Amino acid sequence: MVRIRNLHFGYSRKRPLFQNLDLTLERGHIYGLLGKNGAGKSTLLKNIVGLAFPDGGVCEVLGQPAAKRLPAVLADLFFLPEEIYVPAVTAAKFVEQTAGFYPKFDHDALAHYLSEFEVPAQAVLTALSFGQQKKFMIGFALAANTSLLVMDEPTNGLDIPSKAQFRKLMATALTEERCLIISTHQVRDLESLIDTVVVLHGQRIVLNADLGELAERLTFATVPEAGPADLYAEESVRGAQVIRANRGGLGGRVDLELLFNALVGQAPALTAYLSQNQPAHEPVL
Ligand SMILES: Nc1ncnc2c1ncn2[C@@H]1O[C@H](COP(=O)(O)OP(=O)(O)OP(=O)(O)O)[C@@H](O)[C@H]1O
Repeated sequence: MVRIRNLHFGYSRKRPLFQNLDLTLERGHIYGLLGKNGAGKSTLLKNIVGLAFPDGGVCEVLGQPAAKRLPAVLADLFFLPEEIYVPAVTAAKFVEQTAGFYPKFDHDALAHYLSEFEVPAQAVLTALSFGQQKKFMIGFALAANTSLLVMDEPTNGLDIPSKAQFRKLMATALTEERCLIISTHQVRDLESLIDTVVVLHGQRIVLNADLGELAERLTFATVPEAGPADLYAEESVRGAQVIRANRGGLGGRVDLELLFNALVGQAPALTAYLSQNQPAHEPVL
């Protein structure tokens, strides 16, 4: 679905943002793209949807170079940017004017999403609150029913019930045919939503891993004191939060926040452990 090899990109030649970046995203998954502020998440998504152009390397979507912005590709991908601007028309008018760009648009699904999000369907979009506008656009994005759906910080501006609703709707929208990518710096928002975690740090992808596999390989615990065998440890008010190798126990919950902190901090033992037995391209650690 998305194939990136050796991507080089920078807004200026002097300060490259990505160097030798590799990433493969497949159908049938919900990916969470994590990175610190300024790591380049939005920029990577823009490269994927053809709104920013690589300085070098390959960035293909649906088998075509993203930068070509071929009509057939654009009809099968939807990008929801972080900042949204809605026109001063009713939701119905917006759908009438825009849905035609997406051949698989599902009007019944849109009605369902808007009702679940409690977005007033008859209102003029600019008269809605920012959160309501965002929920309208999320509903529209899901209903567009494209093979690739890319959402940049979709949970920004959503209240707590809406975040839960968002997770539920995303889960129901996933099919074997679709690939959903969500970027965020709010790691907790992705818990119990994504199946694969992608971490962008230091100009490249440092992790692209299935959460189920991570749960089989790692355990996350809070203990009175960290030990030498721990792969990563972080002090907290309740003791030490540690990541350990899972030596044959049942896979538990992956603490995404702790894992993220470890990967963007100093965790050479964890890095070395995770890079064992991995394919040549990814996960890259
Ligand atoms: N149009 C632009 N021109 C020049 N520099 C840019 C432009 N857009 C982004 N940048 C810079 O590129 C870097 C990455 O920005 P980007 O918005 O991709 O990061 P991000 O990971 O999405 O951050 P955040 O979590 O804060 O949204 C930042 O240093 C930013 O200042």
